Amino acid sequence: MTFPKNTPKFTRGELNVYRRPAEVSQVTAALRGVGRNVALVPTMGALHEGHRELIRRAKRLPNTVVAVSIFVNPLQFGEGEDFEAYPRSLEQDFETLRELGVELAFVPEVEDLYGESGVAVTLDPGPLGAELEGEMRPGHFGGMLTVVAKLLNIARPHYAFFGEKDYQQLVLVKRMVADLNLETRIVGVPTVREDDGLALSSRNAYLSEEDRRSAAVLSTALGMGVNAGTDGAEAVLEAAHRELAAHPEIEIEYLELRGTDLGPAPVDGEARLLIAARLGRTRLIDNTPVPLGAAAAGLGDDQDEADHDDVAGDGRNAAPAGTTPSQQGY
Ligand SMILES: Nc1ncnc2c1ncn2[C@@H]1O[C@H](COP(=O)(O)OP(=O)(O)OP(=O)(O)O)[C@@H](O)[C@H]1O
Ligand SMILES: CC(C)(CO)[C@@H](O)C(=O)[O-]
Ligand code: BAL
Repeated sequence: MTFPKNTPKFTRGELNVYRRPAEVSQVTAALRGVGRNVALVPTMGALHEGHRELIRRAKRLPNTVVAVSIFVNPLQFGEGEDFEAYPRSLEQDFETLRELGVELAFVPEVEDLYGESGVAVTLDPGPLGAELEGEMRPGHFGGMLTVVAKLLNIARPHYAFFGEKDYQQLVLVKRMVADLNLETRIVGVPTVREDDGLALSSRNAYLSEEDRRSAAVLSTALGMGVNAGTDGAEAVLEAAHRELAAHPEIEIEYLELRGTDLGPAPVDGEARLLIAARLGRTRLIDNTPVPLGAAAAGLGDDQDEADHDDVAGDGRNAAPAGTTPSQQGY
């Protein structure tokens, strides 16, 4: 099978770079037409091991072209945030994509996605969009969902991969896909960490040497919370706060225990502990799953486990190899 006439050039096995949305739409439509699946990994570039893990998971899907978008989206940055300073390293990112065998990179300029006059219609993330990160960064999730919806409409991927490091983002993207009847299957990928536990993030590059040494305390505090899970929600928060209290250089913005959908935490079962904090001029976020009560003692309902996504993961609950998304009923 061949591509329709006038499809932009696409060379199998090489990195094909496109700037214009229409090119990506045409190429991905042609790829779907010849029976290949498309997996999208949306990023803001400055690629690190966390992004690599998302890409590696996507690459494990059979018969799938992995598309990585690199776009620092102005719509999700508030006034006074780091849009201008955000690390950009496009040439190095292309090297990473080549090394990982990515076949499609989408690298639009702002005007390619938003036109000369910008967008008038944007998405409303609903009540959760004003909590946690949304309370600290008003407008952030509306801007994030708007660009993710555009990327999904442009590439029409069968799958899109997002990191659990930005857990609220992952929950909101899944909710958008459900609420707007989009067809992409959203896959969450566990957080990749440095040896001392610090979650990898492009913004770690802002940390001074001294702040970098303190930054691991965020994940240590989350770990202390997890250890207290058998004693319930209050004990989890107390344990995490106790660890953080020994580090006055860390200014906590929020530390909250929620349900896995970011509603109220259950008394017994899996919850999520989320933190945002400032260290000098750097703002960091992190989160972890926390089994509570009997679930923490290993007496939980096995069904909880089966509910997790594990497409292209470590095999647990994974899609059968060699099947296509439509065969799997996605
Ligand atoms: N440590 C990580 N582990 C797993 N996924 C990650 C990690 N860091 C980022 N990601 C995921 O990579 C995707 C692109 O994220 P992005 O390009 O914003 O990088 P980032 O490191 O999160 O940058 P920053 O936090 O500074 O905005 C998102 O889905 C994000 O959740
Ligand atoms: C999903 C995303 C690429 C949208 O701009 C961004 O929020 C990110 O990198 O997490
Ligand atoms: N990685 C989340 C995107 C942002 O902070 O804007």
